[in-house]
Amino acid sequence: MINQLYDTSLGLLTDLYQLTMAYGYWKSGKAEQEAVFNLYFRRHPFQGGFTIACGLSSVIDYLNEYRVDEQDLQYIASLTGSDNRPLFEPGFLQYLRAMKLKCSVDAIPEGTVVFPNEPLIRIQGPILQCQLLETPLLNLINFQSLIATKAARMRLVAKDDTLLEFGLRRAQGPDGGMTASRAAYIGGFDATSNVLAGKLYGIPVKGTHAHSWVMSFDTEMEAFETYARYMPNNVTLLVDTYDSLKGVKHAIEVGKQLRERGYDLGAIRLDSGDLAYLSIEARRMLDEEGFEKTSIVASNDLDEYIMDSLKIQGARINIWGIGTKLVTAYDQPALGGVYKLAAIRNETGEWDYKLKLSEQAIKISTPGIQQVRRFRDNKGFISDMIFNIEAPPAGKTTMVDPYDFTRNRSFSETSVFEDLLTPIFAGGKLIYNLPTVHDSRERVREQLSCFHKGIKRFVNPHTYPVGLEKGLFDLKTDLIVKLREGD
Ligand SMILES: Nc1ncnc2c1ncn2[C@@H]1O[C@H](COP(=O)(O)OP(=O)(O)OP(=O)(O)O)[C@@H](O)[C@H]1O
Ligand SMILES: O=P(O)(O)OC[C@H]1O[C@H](OP(=O)(O)OP(=O)(O)O)[C@H](O)[C@@H]1O
Ligand SMILES: O=C(O)c1cccnc1
Repeated sequence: MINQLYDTSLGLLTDLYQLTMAYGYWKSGKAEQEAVFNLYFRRHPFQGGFTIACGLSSVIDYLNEYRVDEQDLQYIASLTGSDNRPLFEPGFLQYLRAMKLKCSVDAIPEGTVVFPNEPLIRIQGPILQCQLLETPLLNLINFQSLIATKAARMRLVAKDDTLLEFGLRRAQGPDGGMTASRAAYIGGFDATSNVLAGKLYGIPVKGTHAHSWVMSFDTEMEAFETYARYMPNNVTLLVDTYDSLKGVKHAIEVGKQLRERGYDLGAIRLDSGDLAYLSIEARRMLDEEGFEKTSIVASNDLDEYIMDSLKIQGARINIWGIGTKLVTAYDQPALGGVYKLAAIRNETGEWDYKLKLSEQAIKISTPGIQQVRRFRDNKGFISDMIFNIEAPPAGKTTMVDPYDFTRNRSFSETSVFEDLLTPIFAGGKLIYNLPTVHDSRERVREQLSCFHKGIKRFVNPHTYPVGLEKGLFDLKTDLIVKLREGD
């Protein structure tokens, strides 16, 4: 996928400090020491109550195609320190040249609803390799999960209306645009105006026409007639270049001509003014002339809040064209996903569990080889429990709220659950059947339907319970105490 966009190896798509640490691991004989890292985020974006996991398919592509090629090595060899001498010894370059990824990766499938502190990806392998992958994995998961979440919020408001993504022109560069088109589709959009995304990702493409088309003719009527003459099977007319309601009248005239030729007026598009008032008026005018099936598209700096407001005002829009505020995640342009070391194998073959301390409880990482268990009852999902697969829960299980240990829940042997992290790579070999972009989109729909509506509201959403299995909670607490007592 992204490899199709860049005809270059992406081995250097990482931060320099990953390379300097890799060098340090290699020099100190630690390069092959087995480690486990988790990729997770700490807070939902948009002050929401859920996040959609997205980007795994790009991660798989990235890992499958991973290479550090001769040009990359030449570049690394050219890097120098403060004394102008090379940063890296030739032996390290030789090591990178021969390196084959042999990490095992478990991940939560694309399209799954996820919550803070749950590992979306768990990677296990030589510490040097895990370290080099931190930056690209975060880059691929953070942005796509952010956009898929934004899109899913818009889908919740749109209900059964059609959602079109129009963002390419306002996106953060070509990759921002391409990636956003894919993530928006997974999150619940129906189509994109981005033709390359359509070609590469198999997403439906759709579009209308711009004001320039209308402006290039002497009259709006002539512009509409010409468009309809040459593309009678794809007629959506943008009516607001001069006066939206006069534009609707002209569109209806063209609609009548189309009917004489055996076609129909597909839709009109409103792109300025009061979209509630204009859509209600346009609907009335279209219906009065027998164009009940003609759709009304609206665009113009829309987001989920304006859509919601327009619906409350009774707007008669049934197709929404959304660009800027979707593809740039305008109100929160980054998801703060992080990648933390959780365990490292010691000389005796045992795991040493690791955590990062912080004054803020939310920033203390969780040790262990983690899995996420999602419990459900007959109404849907009820809570998620993170546990250490080295000490899996058996029988009756207690889950502790990591920020308030007086709050806990118990699950019996008969509780129904699924474990979310799925094996993707085993020792560097892909063992996962990649779902299509359509499957992942469907998964978002299914998943959201299984959660209580409280987590889906935009204002003060309900906090879905996510806790640590009691054994893991105790392990974490003991480690915190030990580290705080140490020097
Ligand atoms: N009825 C409405 N309720 C809430 N928001 C609306 C309504 N109608 C339009 N909007 C939104 O209000 C904003 C209006 O933007 P703006 O002030 O640029 O007006 P405009 O109609 O685009 O003006 P222009 O004619 O200069 O293009 C847009 O984000 C639009 O989606
Ligand atoms: O508002 P957004 O959510 O970002 O959606 C994309 C916008 O891009 C187009 O406007 P633009 O003025 O660029 O071109 P146009 O002449 O086709 O309207 C389109 O008309 C939308 O208003
Ligand atoms: O097809 C459209 O109407 C379109 C495409 C991109 C941006 N704005 C609108």
